[in-house]
Amino acid sequence: MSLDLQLRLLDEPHHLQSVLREVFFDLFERQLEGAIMVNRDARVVWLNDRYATLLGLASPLDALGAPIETLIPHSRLREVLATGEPILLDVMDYRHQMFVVTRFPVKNAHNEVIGAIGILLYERWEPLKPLLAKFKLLQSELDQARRELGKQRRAVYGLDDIIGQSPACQQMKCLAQRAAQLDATVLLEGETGTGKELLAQAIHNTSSRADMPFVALNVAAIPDTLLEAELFGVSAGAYTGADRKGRDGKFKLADGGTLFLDEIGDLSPALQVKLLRVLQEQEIEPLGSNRLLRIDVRIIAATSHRLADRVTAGLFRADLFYRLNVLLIVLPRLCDRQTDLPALCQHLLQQITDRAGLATRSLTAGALACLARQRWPGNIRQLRNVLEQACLHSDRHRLDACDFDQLLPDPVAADTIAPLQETLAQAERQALQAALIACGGNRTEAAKRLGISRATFYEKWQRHGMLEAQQPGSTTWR
Ligand SMILES: Nc1ncnc2c1ncn2[C@@H]1O[C@H](COP(=O)(O)OP(=O)(O)OP(=O)(O)O)[C@@H](O)[C@H]1O
Repeated sequence: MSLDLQLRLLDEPHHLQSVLREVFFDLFERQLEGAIMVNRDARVVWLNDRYATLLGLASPLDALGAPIETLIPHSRLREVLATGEPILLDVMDYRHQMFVVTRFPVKNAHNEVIGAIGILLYERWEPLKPLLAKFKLLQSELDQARRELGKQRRAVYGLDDIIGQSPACQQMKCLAQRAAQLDATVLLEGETGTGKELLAQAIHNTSSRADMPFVALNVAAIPDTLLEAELFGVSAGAYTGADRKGRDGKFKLADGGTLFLDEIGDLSPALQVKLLRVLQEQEIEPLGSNRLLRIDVRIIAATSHRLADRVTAGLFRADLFYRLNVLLIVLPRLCDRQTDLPALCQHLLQQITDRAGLATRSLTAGALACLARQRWPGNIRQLRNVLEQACLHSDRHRLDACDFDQLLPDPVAADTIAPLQETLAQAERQALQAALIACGGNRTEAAKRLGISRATFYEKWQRHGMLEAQQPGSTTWR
């Protein structure tokens, strides 16, 4: 303490408060590795020279007015501002270096939070060394566990696994190759079972993110109330019960890699807004936290509806659609790539028999012709199911047309001429089934796509005596 300061302390006790402030300020300024202050909007109002140097700034003045996260992405000063509570001891990661930090609020005479101070206690502080060493060990164990988990979240398929040489298939693969080279958001549009997830995996595996996780989530399969937590995660303490320790969401799990969002058209309006924000900011806010986490995730979204139609119908936000529709790949229906059928059958039969430990199977020309006459509303997944059932039901090495008699949803003999009324009824039945499958079991949507009312849809559905419990993708409908 300077002589001048000592004298002022002795002579003028009423100056005590301002002198103490000077002392503390001096301490912050010179003694601490780093000290930074923000106002109530979390914008920097002061920082000492050392912190400025650490942040790579020529002068502390360069930081003034900047939102704290633009300088220190993992800062929790905003949390201190929001809660008014200090965070007395914490470990902060800054550019892969660990710092022990302490943060506390600054309050006015009315006990209102008017700012917050963050202090950096660098690791050269001897007493903190054991704590830091322990933290580093835990952190490296956690990183190791994450890497292991990442390996389990690998995409298994590549572009070579996409079978087919038809022009439609080649065009699809060509676009997928381009999508893999760019890091842009991709939108996959195709009926159920056309191979959207397979293509998403192949794009990921061909991209520069191939060594990072591939995480898939079917948006339509999770109730709205749970979906937000599933996507963005839950912060520790946000809930009681199972989630009280906090949980990473799919975005965090996919960090550095690819997140495949299937049936994106079914996303609720509220979550559409949140997803749009994530795409714009590349930041997520876990539930129950007011902290934004930076993430680096490539989104591949998929839909079995035409997403543009949903925008027109007011069901999907146009701004989100444009964000997703950067690179659109439309997957052809199986019936639009008939020439791929033999190669696809051979590939799928090999896959089926390998997995089930069965002897190799092939198809006779008659069987192939019979399969080629089908409309395949469930596309390749339906074809795979039919082939699998045929393998299980028959011992023949070369499966013949008769092996599929009982399995095909609607065996159409090309040479059978039926009364017109019956043919029309059959066509109507198939149209209802195909629409329902294409709409993921949503009858209102199916009716809309067919251009009829929901009531008419029901009436026709019942008149044809179609099964109540029919599932999209199932091969056992009538
Ligand atoms: N071109 C292809 N070559 C080989 N197998 C394929 C091809 N396309 C799809 N498959 C197979 O068809 C099945 C369905 O594919 P996938 O799950 O990717 O379809 P999808 O379009 O995502 O379906 P849904 O919309 O119902 O989720 C999988 O078993 C997949 O391996």
